[in-house]
Amino acid sequence: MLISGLKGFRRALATANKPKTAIFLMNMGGPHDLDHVEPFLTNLFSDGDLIPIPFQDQLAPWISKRRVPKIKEQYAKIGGGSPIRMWTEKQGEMLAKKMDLLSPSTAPHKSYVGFRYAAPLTEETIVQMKQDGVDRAVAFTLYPQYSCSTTGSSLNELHRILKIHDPNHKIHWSVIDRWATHPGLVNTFAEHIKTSLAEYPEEERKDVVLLFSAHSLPMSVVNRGDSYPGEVAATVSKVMEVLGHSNPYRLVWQSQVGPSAWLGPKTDDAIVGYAKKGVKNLLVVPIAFVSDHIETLFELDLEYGHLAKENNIGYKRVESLNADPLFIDALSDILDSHLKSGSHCSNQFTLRCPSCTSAKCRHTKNYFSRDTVKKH
Ligand SMILES: C=CC1=C(C)c2cc3[nH]c(cc4nc(cc5[nH]c(cc1n2)c(C)c5CCC(=O)O)C(CCC(=O)O)=C4C)c(C)c3C=C
Ligand SMILES: [Fe+2]
Ligand SMILES: [Fe+2]
Repeated sequence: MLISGLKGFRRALATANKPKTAIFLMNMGGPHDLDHVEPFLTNLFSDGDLIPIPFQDQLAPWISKRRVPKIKEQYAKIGGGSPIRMWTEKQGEMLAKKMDLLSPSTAPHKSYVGFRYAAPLTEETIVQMKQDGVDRAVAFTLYPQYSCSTTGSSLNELHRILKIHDPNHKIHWSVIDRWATHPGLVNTFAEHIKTSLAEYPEEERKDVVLLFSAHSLPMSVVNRGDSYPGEVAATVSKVMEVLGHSNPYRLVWQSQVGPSAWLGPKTDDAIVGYAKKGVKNLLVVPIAFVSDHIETLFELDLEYGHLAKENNIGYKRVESLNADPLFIDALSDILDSHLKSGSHCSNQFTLRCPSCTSAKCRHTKNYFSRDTVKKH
């Protein structure tokens, strides 16, 4: 009697919380505080989609341990942890609110965050979605440009977790896998650049070099045909089009890890190179991130800010997209068009890399290839 009453109560609670559309936001995540640096790095180095290492399970904790002191120091310098969760949750809340207004037929919307290497991890979030009674969800990547090592990895993890927690496919999924050239994204970047350019004296403004900086990729990933470099370049090209090619610009690559070959030119080499060439001012634009974290706050602001100073070159960074309402408008337009289209992923998503060694470059052959889109 008591048990059935409890079950009924749980069911009623689930119905009360049940969103019509769940928005599952995917990103890498970051350590909340210094104590979480080690588990974050261990999760990251355990991911064969990101870094394939022989004997991965055994080596990942060892590699992480060696890296912890250096990376802890970096997080300490940006306030003791990554703000990525705070920004992602805020983006999600604003997006769900906006969607309720924009798309009453799919409301109420509720956002969930599923990080790959830090809390809230995919598994914990899927358990929560099941408890909320979710039966329609959109896996929405917060990497604008697709890579098998980022969005691909998040989708593979989601697939693995769903096999455990939703084996009967109670949740109907569709996927927003990339949005590198969406006009809302492009315009938001262009507006942020214009705001920063306006801070320069008029006579210097047009000579400011725009340095678009994106997270680099190992050449082994580039050479297997990963679409990320081309998609990042496409974002840059569209932004420059909107700006009317007002300034000289280059695309450069940051955050290389380890001794293997990575896609260049490196952001720090470009700073030194332009200083030597007599360029007066650089304005850095993080073009592959949608919020602040260690790569913007430590690497771009502190590390490269210092490098620029040492080399006597003017250096600023445009503000990250974070919770800019223009950016939230872009996200809601992407989601609204996706829901209205009834498609389950972009057609680019169905194509595998020509020589991808990642076992994971085959998302459409698994869960997401099913006709899982439930029409509202
Ligand atoms: C577009 C975004 C990113 C791509 C592409 C990417 C590829 C990539 N990264 C590593 C290794 C590391 N990345 C680390 C941190 C980190 N990476 C991204 C984004 C992309 N990575 C972000 C946003 C962050 C910071 C998270 C935060 O602070 O919130 C780290 C940890 C830091 C460090 O030890 O230097 C590693 C390691 C590889 C190997 C890779 C491509 C295959
Ligand atoms: Fe990274
Ligand atoms: Fe691939």
